[in-house]
Amino acid sequence: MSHTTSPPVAVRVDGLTVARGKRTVLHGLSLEIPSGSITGLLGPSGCGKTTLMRSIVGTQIVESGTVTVLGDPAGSAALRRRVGYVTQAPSIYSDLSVRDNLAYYAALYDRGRADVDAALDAVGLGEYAAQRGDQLSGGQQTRASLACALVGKPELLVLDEPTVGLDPVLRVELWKQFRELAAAGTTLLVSSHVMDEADHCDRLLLMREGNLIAQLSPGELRERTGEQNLETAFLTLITMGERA
Ligand SMILES: Nc1ncnc2c1ncn2[C@@H]1O[C@H](COP(=O)(O)OP(=O)(O)OP(=O)(O)O)[C@@H](O)[C@H]1O
Repeated sequence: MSHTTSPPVAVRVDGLTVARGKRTVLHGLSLEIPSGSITGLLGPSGCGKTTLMRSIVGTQIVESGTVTVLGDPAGSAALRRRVGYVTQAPSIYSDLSVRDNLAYYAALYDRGRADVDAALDAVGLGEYAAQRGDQLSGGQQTRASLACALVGKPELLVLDEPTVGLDPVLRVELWKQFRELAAAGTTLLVSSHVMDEADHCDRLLLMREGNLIAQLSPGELRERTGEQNLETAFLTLITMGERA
């Protein structure tokens, strides 16, 4: 009998190559995202983070390779209710109140009022529930957009730079929220181009120029590079790769 301690895999990507316009922007990526954990997708602007996320949620045409999400091919109809995706640009209805935005998504996902209230609370927008989308600040719109994804209680939550433009207090609260979701079994894939967010993650996918340069935990990144600061460690890893 075999004994395995590895957690189950929520997302498996194998040999993924994607072209956008005339350029190949992902070069044969292979990776795994464990279930019930927070995976950080990190790398400089333009390295392909959004393209990888789009491939996972099934909105990206791929050249070759396979992407399997919760056991089904990415983009399958069966995954629609099981996967939540929050894009970088907030996407809420500007002429609806925050509560009505959430109620709309709750109806789509067969969720109730309690789920709407929980999602409002989670993003700290309770007192803005009656405010229209176009009367929110940029950061509040970002949070409302996130709440729309939370209300469906997806098993996999893909978040493209969810903390950009948020103040430090709110960032900390959101990461706490992500941690609670993961503890309850949700798988989170969160992109960022700031390495100081990496410490909130269980595992890191480090990208550069359309390639995956490492998949490891923050502790392993420190160990491998001998650097405590994760930003420096990432840069050291790149230099080590170039020398190898
Ligand atoms: N619609 C498009 N047509 C052609 N090329 C595109 C398109 N969208 C993105 N690209 C290119 O694909 C590459 C990867 O872009 P992507 O948006 O995935 O990067 P990213 O890592 O998410 O960047 P950022 O952190 O700035 O959001 C970039 O070089 C970009 O110029």
